[in-house]
Amino acid sequence: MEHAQKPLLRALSGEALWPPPFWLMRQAGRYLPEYRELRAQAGDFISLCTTPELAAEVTLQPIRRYGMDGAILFSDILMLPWALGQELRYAEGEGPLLAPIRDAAGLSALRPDMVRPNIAPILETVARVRAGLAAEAPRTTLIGFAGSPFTVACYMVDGKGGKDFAETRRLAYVDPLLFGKLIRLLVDSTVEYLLAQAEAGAEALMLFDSWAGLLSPAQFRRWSIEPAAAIVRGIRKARPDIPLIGFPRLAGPLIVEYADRAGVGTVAMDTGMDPRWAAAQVAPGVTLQGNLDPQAVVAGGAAMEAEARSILAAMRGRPFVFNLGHGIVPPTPPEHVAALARVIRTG
Ligand SMILES: Cc1c2[nH]c(c1CCC(=O)O)Cc1[nH]c(c(CCC(=O)O)c1C)Cc1[nH]c(c(CCC(=O)O)c1C)Cc1[nH]c(c(C)c1CCC(=O)O)C2
Repeated sequence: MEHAQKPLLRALSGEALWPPPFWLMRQAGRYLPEYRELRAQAGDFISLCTTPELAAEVTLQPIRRYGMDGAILFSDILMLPWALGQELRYAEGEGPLLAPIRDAAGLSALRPDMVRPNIAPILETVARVRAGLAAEAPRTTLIGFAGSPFTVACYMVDGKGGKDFAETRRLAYVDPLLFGKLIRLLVDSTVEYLLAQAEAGAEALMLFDSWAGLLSPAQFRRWSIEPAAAIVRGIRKARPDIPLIGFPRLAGPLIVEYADRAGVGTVAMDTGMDPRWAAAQVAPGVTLQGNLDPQAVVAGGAAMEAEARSILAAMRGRPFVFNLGHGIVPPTPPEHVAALARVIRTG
């Protein structure tokens, strides 16, 4: 199939398609028995992300089951700090643990020069997935991704997962010079990382700013919108046309400013965003993506269907990509995802 004919690429480029194309955040993962099997085979999560045969296979698993319009590279936003040399492990049941960076010495230990060699296996995964899609699912678009600088910094500074990232937000106020240096380093490394994914075969790129909504409005402009805009400029210099998706999670009404200023063509809505409000407030040329509650997919049945249909109704007539408002969760029954795909495909 001709590259420009892929439905997801068309929607990301501003076309209103009906039924809309769809994919689901975290569509490869623990709710799928075939994922759990390969995960066990790989041992730990980082090995899975850095073993191209396995990571490519995991990326393709949900496409084989459900035929999504987008395949998102199987990796993690924390593979960039890992590639920069920060100590990282994923503890069973605890989530990610990193050696926290809180001072100039910690910052200067990072190795931007090592990103390129360290990401080699991830780029090989991208190339394998692209070839796999060409053979098995020629209408499906390959999405590369990175975390946004602020969200990645949350883990680098706090050193673990959490819900409020107090250390990171405090550091941004107490030592904005140091924090700004970390953010700039992440901007540059992220541009390099995303361009390398595009070169290896990613056809669209997404920036996950999962914790943007923790910031005050002024801090949101400084640490979410500005770095995203700098990344977009860096990518556009080399790849003026590649579709870019931004996800400023929990931004609330600031999603409008993000859509105006970050420079991405598509903005992803989180679960709490009213799609009718977003449709009215976000510039009509911007594609919207989202935003079914992941818990509605756990529930399934009539409740899931009603929620999905109300999102579809709100988005009718505008460039739109159906997705969840956050990642699919492990207790999701796989048959509910199949039922959701049927609802979306009937428009
Ligand atoms: C904040 C964030 C992370 N990772 C990611 C984000 C941004 C999106 C969001 O807000 O969810 C993004 C991510 N993580 C993963 C992907 C792969 C592609 C896909 O969406 O299917 C993507 C795009 C795989 C993963 N990343 C992780 C897993 C689980 C690892 C396992 O199998 O044990 C997967 C499949 C681990 C991870 N990775 C992260 C945490 C906090 C955790 C532990 C909690 C958890 O397990 O969900 C950081």
